[in-house]
Amino acid sequence: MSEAESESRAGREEVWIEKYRPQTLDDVMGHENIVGRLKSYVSRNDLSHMLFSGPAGTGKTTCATAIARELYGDDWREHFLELNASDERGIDVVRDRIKNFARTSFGGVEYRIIFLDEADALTSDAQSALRRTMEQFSNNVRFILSCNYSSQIIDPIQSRCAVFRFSPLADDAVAEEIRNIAAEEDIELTEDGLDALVYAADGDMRKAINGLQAASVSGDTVDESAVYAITSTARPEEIRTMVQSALDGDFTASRATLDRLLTEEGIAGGDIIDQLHRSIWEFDIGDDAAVRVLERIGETDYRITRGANERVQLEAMLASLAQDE
Ligand SMILES: Nc1ncnc2c1ncn2[C@@H]1O[C@H](COP(=O)(O)OP(=O)(O)OP(=O)(O)O)[C@@H](O)[C@H]1O
Repeated sequence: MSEAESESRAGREEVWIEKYRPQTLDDVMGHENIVGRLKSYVSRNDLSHMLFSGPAGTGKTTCATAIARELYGDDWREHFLELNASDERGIDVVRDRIKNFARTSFGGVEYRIIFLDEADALTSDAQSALRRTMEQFSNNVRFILSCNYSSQIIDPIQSRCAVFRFSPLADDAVAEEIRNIAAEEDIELTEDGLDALVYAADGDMRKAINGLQAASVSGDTVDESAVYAITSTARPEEIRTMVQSALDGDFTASRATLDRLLTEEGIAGGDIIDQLHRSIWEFDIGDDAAVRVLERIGETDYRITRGANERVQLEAMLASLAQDE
């Protein structure tokens, strides 16, 4: 495909995560337990306030909109308000919008739904205010709060909500969805390309679908190389080589691999740590070495998230593994 063709193809296409967002609860992949519970709420038309917690791209927003579609049919948007709690305009704006939505008259439905994304971005004080707002309007509004970490949500809100814990999606659920989309879009997806997408996504369906769409822009065939380049993910074998060299006492070789990942492939230090952490038990290094590496990963991750220099921390980690040899 010529450059001009691929550009126009990219421009024409809608965003696949929206195009393929499941419309009904039955279309949601994985989460059988959660979907079963949600369907029984919908069939009784009896929603409680709900808290959806779990990692990004696993279907929290999707389940909330699917519930609204099933309850309200084509008019669902009139009865569903989506807000983001981390909106820079602050909790007051969020509260005003909630009040306006809850107060406006509406025909034919018993209650409307407010979906509040990133609820864990609210301070405890803001959550207390939100709790009062939830109580004030509980006659005609049901809240669905979404967050990554339920531990960041104050107890008085948690105890008023039915809590649903979304886990990272299983690899086979991600693979099935990606295969379906590739078939629908007439993309030739190689087996190693599919494996790479599933690996890079690590249970995040949004990441997998976005990766497929981005990789397909540069050609009709999506293979492993296209996926790793586009998703800024190191190949698992590169991570393995880097750690194995360090464990063998060859710091220079280990550092050279790290350098290639950071500089040539542009992978973020935090992502390298995440990949290392995920794959540690796949290395053939024995339990003792794995425990040592895990300890170092923990320290390095902590320092990087506290703002320390990624390269310095990663090199220090590899150096300490090489020294232990
Ligand atoms: N369980 C799933 N089944 C099918 N598709 C899914 C599923 N989860 C996510 N997706 C796809 O990924 C996209 C993003 O998912 P969604 O918006 O529901 O994520 P989320 O859990 O709300 O994430 P965040 O915490 O970042 O808001 C959806 O548009 C959909 O295409």
